[in-house]
Amino acid sequence: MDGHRYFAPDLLAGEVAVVTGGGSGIGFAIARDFVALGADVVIASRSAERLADAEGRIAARTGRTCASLPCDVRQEADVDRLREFVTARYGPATTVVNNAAANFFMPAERMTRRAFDAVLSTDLAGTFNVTRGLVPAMLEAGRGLVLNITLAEPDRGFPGFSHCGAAKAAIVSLTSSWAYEWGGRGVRVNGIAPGPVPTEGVAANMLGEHDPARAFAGAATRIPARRLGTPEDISAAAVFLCSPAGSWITGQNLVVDGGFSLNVPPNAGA
Ligand SMILES: CCCCC/C=C/C(=O)SCCNC(=O)CCNC(=O)[C@H](O)C(C)(C)COP(=O)(O)OP(=O)(O)OC[C@H]1O[C@@H](n2cnc3c(N)ncnc32)[C@H](O)[C@@H]1OP(=O)(O)O
Ligand SMILES: NC(=O)C1=CN([C@@H]2O[C@H](COP(=O)(O)OP(=O)(O)OC[C@H]3O[C@@H](n4cnc5c(N)ncnc54)[C@H](OP(=O)(O)O)[C@@H]3O)[C@@H](O)[C@H]2O)C=CC1
Repeated sequence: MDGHRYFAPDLLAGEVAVVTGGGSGIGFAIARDFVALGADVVIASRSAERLADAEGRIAARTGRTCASLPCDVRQEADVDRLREFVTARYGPATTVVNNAAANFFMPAERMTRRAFDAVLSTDLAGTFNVTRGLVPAMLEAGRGLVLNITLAEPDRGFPGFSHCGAAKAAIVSLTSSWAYEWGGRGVRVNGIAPGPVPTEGVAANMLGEHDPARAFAGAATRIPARRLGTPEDISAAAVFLCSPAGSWITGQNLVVDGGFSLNVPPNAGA
């Protein structure tokens, strides 16, 4: 069931949102629900094919269209093109969701510098590039929202995925710094830390040789709510934080994980 059903149908009317990695998984759900609630949305990621497919699925599910642009968040020139595209199409972005990410299993002693850089440049530098590219117009307008998709308590480590844990910890720090620096100028900055959500990206990139069904079932037993998350669990929280209902919330990293992070190390692997 789509996450937007909890909210008034025009809740996000007038917003112009960019969702990176909006062609799949959690980013797709956020983009779809923002569109359904009246926002003008641009989804951006590397694969034009994936974006075109997502555009079609969003139109079919919501009856409204969105736009897309191929963009590698690691490349500042791509982000410049993204800003120009959004502004020409809908006007300056009022909301950015930094959701695009890369992650794969890699024991720390085997981590090459190239593997480390592949994840840090996408997750951390990508979040920086897109935010740095889109926030100045928000500051000029005196209103805007940044939502970073993070991890629960990344400072506790992420065994097997230390590159991603380090990137997410830094993004949580950026969330606090940016919220502080921009809070008085109308721009709120928050994070959402999802628990295990069985997306294709996780199955393809994080589980290695493990059977996804077994790995996900094992994870579910460690969740107090006794179920895995869905992209809609995350998109409903994103809508709340990016709506006027969240207007006094900034600098937070909202954990949405069915209680996964309460008793066990939240990042103990898939
Ligand atoms: C509680 C649950 C918490 C879950 C938290 C987080 C979850 C997620 O983030 S899920 C998102 C997963 N989705 C993706 O990762 C999709 C996008 N990822 C990719 O496309 C690739 O993984 C990529 C970004 C790393 C590819 O980037 P690229 O720059 O093209 O990288 P290269 O192919 O050139 O490789 C660079 C370097 O990294 C090594 N490497 C890349 N992928 C893998 C892999 N799947 N497994 C192992 N190693 C990988 C590659 O071998 C290169 O290193 P060297 O071999 O030393 O050259
Ligand atoms: N699923 C989970 O259990 C959890 C997920 N998260 C976070 O949630 C977010 C979404 O993950 P999820 O939906 O599971 O995974 P997906 O693999 O579905 O999403 C990753 C997205 O990022 C895009 N992307 C990857 N690299 C780049 C790049 N260089 N430039 C632009 N876009 C890029 C991909 O599109 P393309 O290939 O077209 O570029 C893809 O759409 C991530 O930030 C992840 O770290 C956090 C905790 C748990």
